[in-house]
Amino acid sequence: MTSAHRVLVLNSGSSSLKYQLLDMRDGSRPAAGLVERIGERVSRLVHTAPDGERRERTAPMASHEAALKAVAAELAADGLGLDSPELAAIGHRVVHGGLRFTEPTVITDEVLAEIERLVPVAPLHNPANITGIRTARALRPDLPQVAVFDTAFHTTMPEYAARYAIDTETADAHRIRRYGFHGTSHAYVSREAARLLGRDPSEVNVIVLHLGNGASASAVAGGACVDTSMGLTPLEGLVMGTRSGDVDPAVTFHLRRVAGMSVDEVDELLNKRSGLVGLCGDNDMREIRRRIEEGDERAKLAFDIYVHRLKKYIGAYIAVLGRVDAVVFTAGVGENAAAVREAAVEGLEPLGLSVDAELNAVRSGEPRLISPAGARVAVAVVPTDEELEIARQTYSLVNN
Ligand SMILES: Nc1ncnc2c1ncn2[C@@H]1O[C@H](COP(=O)(O)OP(=O)(O)O)[C@@H](O)[C@H]1O
Ligand SMILES: CC(=O)OP(=O)(O)O
Ligand SMILES: [Mg+2]
Repeated sequence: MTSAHRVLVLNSGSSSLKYQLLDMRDGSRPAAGLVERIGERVSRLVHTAPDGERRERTAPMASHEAALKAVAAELAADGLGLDSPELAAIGHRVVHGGLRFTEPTVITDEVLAEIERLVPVAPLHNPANITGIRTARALRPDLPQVAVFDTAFHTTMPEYAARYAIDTETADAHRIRRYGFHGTSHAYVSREAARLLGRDPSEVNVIVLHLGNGASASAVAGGACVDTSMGLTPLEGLVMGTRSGDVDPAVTFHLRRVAGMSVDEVDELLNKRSGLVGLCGDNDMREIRRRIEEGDERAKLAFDIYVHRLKKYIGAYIAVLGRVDAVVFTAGVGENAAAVREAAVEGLEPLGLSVDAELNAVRSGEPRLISPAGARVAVAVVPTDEELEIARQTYSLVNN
């Protein structure tokens, strides 16, 4: 048995870097943290040390490279630096793996080049992932680095769910199809939901609603994804914090022809200035709920649009799955916003869906049922843990 038993998990977002150090022997997490506002005038690093102490630093960090170097310094200050012999591997969340990466993959120059080729279909995410990988490899060239892809879990989608109804030659020439994202979360949460029901994942059909800043729904039948709401890029589907989700594609032609916007401006509008923030100026569900309590109509309309879209996807995936055993809420909004959960299933009693107000109001970090006893379809909250899932997959790959 090797003494290397820790995995560092890196999740590089467009302007953030989240990290966790996991001990695969005892399941503990000796250190974790987050760098926010990378590339802005002042970035902020919040680090939680092994003794639970929280250290906060603000400094300009122009890139994910600077952010990761600052994180490495924090870890080193706790005796957990990247040079530690106890570190077995680094696991990277990579958002777009295209069709090629269906499994966690040890990163080589060639793998990195392929991830780079996918930048046009994940412009917000893959560049940050690549910088994280490059910097980590430079800091520890001898250490195995593993990419765990958001798209991997969705590669089981049947062709009729994955293909857009556009000219086949054009679509194939440009690899245009629905890939789906947040797969690590959908995989983990659907499995944990089966466990909560006391059943084997192969026996249950679940709808997973991953509602974070980015948001997506998936239909999972017997452990395999059969449909998901995100598509070629993480823009399709649900209303998100800053992304529009589904719109008529002609909106983009209209913005170009009539509003005179460039492609980049339309891209920026739909990805960064739409969704909840575009509708009401706030993308944080806590703030939106607070404004609604104060009678703010714009916040209320934004909330209603968000929930309406969610409800449409729940209905669609009930139809796709035929039999549904559970509808499961996860990620920042799904785990914390009881009002969203309540509103999303309101009126769906004829489909067997409802929540118990008391159970729904419980605040807890544990997986839990929120539907009334004896309900035909279970409604549940299952906290996601992408870091644990990435660490497990990384560790198992480097130990084989
Ligand atoms: N207590 C809460 N009540 C309602 N919404 C919350 C709460 N805590 C977090 N959120 C929502 O969760 C979002 C972040 O979700 P998270 O899954 O952490 O996002 P990401 O991983 O995409 O950055 C916030 O923007 C906010 O809308
Ligand atoms: C793919 C995606 O939308 O990721 P995130 O929610 O981290 O932005
Ligand atoms: Mg997330």
